[in-house]
Amino acid sequence: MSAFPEYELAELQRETRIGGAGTSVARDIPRIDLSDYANRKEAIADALWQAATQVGFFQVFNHGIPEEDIDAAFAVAGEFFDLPMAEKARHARRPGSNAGWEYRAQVRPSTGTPDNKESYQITLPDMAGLWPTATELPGFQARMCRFERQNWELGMKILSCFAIRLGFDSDFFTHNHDPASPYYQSTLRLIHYMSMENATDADFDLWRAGAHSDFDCLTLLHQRPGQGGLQVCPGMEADAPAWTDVPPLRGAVTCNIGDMLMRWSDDRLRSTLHRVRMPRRDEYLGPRLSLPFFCQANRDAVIQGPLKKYAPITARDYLDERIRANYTPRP
Ligand SMILES: O=C(O)CCC(=O)C(=O)O
Ligand SMILES: [Fe+2]
Repeated sequence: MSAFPEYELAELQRETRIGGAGTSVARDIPRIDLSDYANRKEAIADALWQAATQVGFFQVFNHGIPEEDIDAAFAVAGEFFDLPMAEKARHARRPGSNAGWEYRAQVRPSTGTPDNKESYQITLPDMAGLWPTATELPGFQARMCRFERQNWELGMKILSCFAIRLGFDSDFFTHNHDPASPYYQSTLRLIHYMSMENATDADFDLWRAGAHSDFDCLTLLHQRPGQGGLQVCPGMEADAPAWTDVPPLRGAVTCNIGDMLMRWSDDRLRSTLHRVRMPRRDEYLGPRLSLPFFCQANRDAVIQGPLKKYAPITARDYLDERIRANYTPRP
């Protein structure tokens, strides 16, 4: 029984039970080669299905996003976070939305404390007034729009493989994540975890990102080699979680299934708990940047699996509940 019965979604109930340190264990994170996608789609779909039904976490290689575009996106993200606080505050996240800048504002239901990070979220239809100007950050908007689209394309390739295996049309998820729709709500997030170089002992007791599963269908995460800390716990072993480090690898995009796709697949595809731990004192203590892209179905998409295990819910209602739970004090 959760200590926080006010959360209605089972996914949120679970998050309240998993905030402790837990134990660590080594596990293999599946690695999947996406090269020659058009010709190898069947084999790729098999590998993705196996990884997503068993572990829910995997890394893809030869994914089609050029490394120089990833490097450029990280460089521009770093420039954004280097802006003065007052300037970033001019692009602050509006309550209830998934767009704009926030500073230590996300409180995970698992921990009840703010993640030690700042982030800037790009949800394309909601960006009016939120882009840094060309004087503040020349080239920022163009670079991020390009990177957003590159991630969307990769996400749709992966989701198309799941669609086929679930018995939907191959472009089922592409239609449900249509970027031309005003209801588009997939989100590119830039995250800056603060340097721990001058941190106090008490700061080390917090989390860079508290344990959670993602709200979306599929997350594509870009990390920088040398800036580790991501840990996963497959299988939702929420009562005795054992965590596995996922070291950043050049050439890899780290992927995980989110709760929206778990519902949409009648629980066949597994969303996976993960978190970002603090570095230990003997590890790299500098800042950490990461760039996740969240494939979140358009607001008007109706989420219900082929087996109808769950009642239908719109993607808007589903996300609103999750956003509310992450930006308001724990009940
Ligand atoms: O920064 C990371 O490595 C993970 C971030 C994450 O899990 C999230 O934003 O949902
Ligand atoms: Fe996450």
